Amino acid sequence: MPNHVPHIIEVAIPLHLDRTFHYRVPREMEGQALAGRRAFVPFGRRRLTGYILGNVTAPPPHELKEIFEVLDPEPLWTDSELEFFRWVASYYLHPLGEVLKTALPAGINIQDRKGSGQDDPTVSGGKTIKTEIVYRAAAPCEPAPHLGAKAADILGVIREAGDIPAAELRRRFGTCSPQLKRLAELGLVTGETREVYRNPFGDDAVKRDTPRVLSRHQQAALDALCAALDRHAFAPFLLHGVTGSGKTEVYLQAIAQALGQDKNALVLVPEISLTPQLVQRFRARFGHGIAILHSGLSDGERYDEWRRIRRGQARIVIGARSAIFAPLAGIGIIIVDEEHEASFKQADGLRYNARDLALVRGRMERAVVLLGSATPLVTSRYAAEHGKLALLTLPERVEQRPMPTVELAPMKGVATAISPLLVPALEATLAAGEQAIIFLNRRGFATYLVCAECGAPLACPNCSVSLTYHRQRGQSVCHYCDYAIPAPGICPACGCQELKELGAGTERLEHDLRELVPQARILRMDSDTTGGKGSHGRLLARMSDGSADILVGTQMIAKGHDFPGVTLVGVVNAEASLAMPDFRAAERTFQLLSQVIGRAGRGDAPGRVVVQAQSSDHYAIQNAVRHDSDAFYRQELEFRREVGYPPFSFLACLGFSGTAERPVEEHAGTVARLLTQLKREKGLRVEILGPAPAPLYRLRGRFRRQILLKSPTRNDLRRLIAAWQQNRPAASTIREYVDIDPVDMM
Ligand SMILES: Nc1ncnc2c1ncn2[C@@H]1O[C@H](COP(=O)(O)OP(=O)(O)OP(=O)(O)O)[C@@H](O)[C@H]1O
Ligand SMILES: [Zn+2]
Ligand SMILES: [Zn+2]
Repeated sequence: MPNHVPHIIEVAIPLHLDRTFHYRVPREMEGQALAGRRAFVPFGRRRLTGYILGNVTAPPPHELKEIFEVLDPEPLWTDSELEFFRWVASYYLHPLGEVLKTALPAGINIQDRKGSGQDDPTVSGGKTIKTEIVYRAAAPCEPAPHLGAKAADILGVIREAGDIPAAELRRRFGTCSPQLKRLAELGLVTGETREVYRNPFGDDAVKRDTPRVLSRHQQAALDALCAALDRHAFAPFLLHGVTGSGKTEVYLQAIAQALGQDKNALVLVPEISLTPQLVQRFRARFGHGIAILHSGLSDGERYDEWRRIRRGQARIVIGARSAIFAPLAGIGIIIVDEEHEASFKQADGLRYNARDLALVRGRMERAVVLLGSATPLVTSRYAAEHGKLALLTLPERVEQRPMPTVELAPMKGVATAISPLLVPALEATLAAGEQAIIFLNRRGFATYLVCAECGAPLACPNCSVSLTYHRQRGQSVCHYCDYAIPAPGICPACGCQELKELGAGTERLEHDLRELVPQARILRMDSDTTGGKGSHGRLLARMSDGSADILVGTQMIAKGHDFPGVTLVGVVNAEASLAMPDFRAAERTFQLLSQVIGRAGRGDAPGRVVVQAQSSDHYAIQNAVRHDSDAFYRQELEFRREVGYPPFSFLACLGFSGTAERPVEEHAGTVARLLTQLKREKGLRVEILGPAPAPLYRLRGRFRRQILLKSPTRNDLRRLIAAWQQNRPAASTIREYVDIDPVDMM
């Protein structure tokens, strides 16, 4: 072909660069270098994996480098997914290449190779795809020719099974290749290679169930959702249902409706490994067309699930926040369960919020989006009041079960960790053969050691936090950087050997409970007891099957669990979370307490709750105790209005960190001055707060400063940050990040 037009492609690179790059495609790769695939490309002195966005028609202004290799035979994303990724990149002011890297499963990513790796051009592939050989009976009607006894048995088994993996045959018959070979030669069976999907459920079978007859309120909610599904248009809902009101049943039946329309369903949950029960309920209702995606999966398992979804082999995807990027086509409904949970927000890298993105993706897919919670975000209720979300309410528990009765146990002057009010309640519960949950509110609060001599707490040398004392491990540990020293140890400040325990951890609580109610079978659930894969599930199963009486734990036991046998809940340190350095502290406390209180009395017997607090006047505690979320909402909204926080403003946080304190401080100061200047020049309505040390002012050895930006309009906020990004002063040793709609500003 004379006058060959060079084939040029646009490639996104997963680096912190605000632009994409052009490359030339060598002639032999023309058919492969298509949009949606990855390419291995030269970049400066490095070789990187880039993402091909499409062809470029304009001739290049200068000589372009050639790509080395195309890495994928098939596209990894569709046009509509790319549109979503572009939206994410622009909203979070984050490079598109980084967004693609975050959105695609880790299993496919080959390693970046730095310049020195040039002698070794082989590309280490992504996760290998596992295969197996499956045998299938062929020509089943013909009379069997003469076969040996073993071959005949094997044939019988294959015929009965329809198809069966070779491994299964070997398990039953021992070596059987000669027989299988002969059966195949005779045309009686065929063997084919098939991909194995690692099954993250394991092999445990579930009992199937059927839809329940809905309560009046559930039915009204479902009717509204079905009507919206019939319209095939974007329709966002907030489902506000008290604890135990049967929100999950509404999800299940709305999904069934979507499946019936040949649409698929995406379900986001805060942390799936904490809620094996929810997955079980979905499996019981829908069987096997379910894929799950969450951080507990190995890269291989995750990649398997991703491929199943991409091929249309899963109709329902359940996952933690990253599942918002699942390659699911034809989405009819997106459900965000426990929409108030902070874990929908990613805390580093691309700081996206999956709850917010559910609304964006839902709009693009013309889907129904259902945000469900017993304690919705203040901002969600506000959006519902202003018609941005349609409100569905479930004001009562199913089957007219009452909300639990709640008592406050004042702890002022009480020396023990467990209130004298709680002990007889525990005894009565055990005597009745019922179960209890003891919840320790430990946000920003744990057991630690202080020096009996000089009073200094044992602190992490890298982070500005005290070390948590773990009696069982015999260590004091930093929960941010994993620094650990043998405990109790000696005081680093004065060398004194006497260190004493402060605060009440779950271990301490368990220990005290064993003394107070020795007859009880006690389970403890916290980061110490749930290290291994599936350990949550095993612990929770012991509550479900009644082989434990008391479950002791922190945040992780507060959420979503449905144990009908639990009639008593004790809350230790109810007010601890009010002290968080965050304007959402009251909201978090109200949510946490309401959720824990809601674990009691979900079965036939009514529930009782004892809330222990040093001081209980705060409206977050008072309203949680009264089950009054409306009163809490009104009061909290007033507070937000006064201080000008969301929903009355939009926030962004700029973060800076470095290993030396002074340069970080100076750099943050320079940025703040630049922002002030840009804001004036452009006439933007943005309040610039700080720079201030972050609440965790030192983390993993890095000093941290933050600037908080606050504005009545999103647009001004984004324009200011974009202007800063274009005029950014060079800061080679200092790391910077942008956090749009920050959730945890620690
Ligand atoms: N219509 C119904 N009739 C009878 N039982 C029901 C009905 N709907 C749900 N249930 C049962 O009620 C219990 C509570 O339901 P579910 O766990 O869905 O509540 P929830 O609203 O999600 O609660 P939470 O927000 O506290 O997690 C479950 O055991 C569920 O099986
Ligand atoms: Zn000391
Ligand atoms: Zn540390």
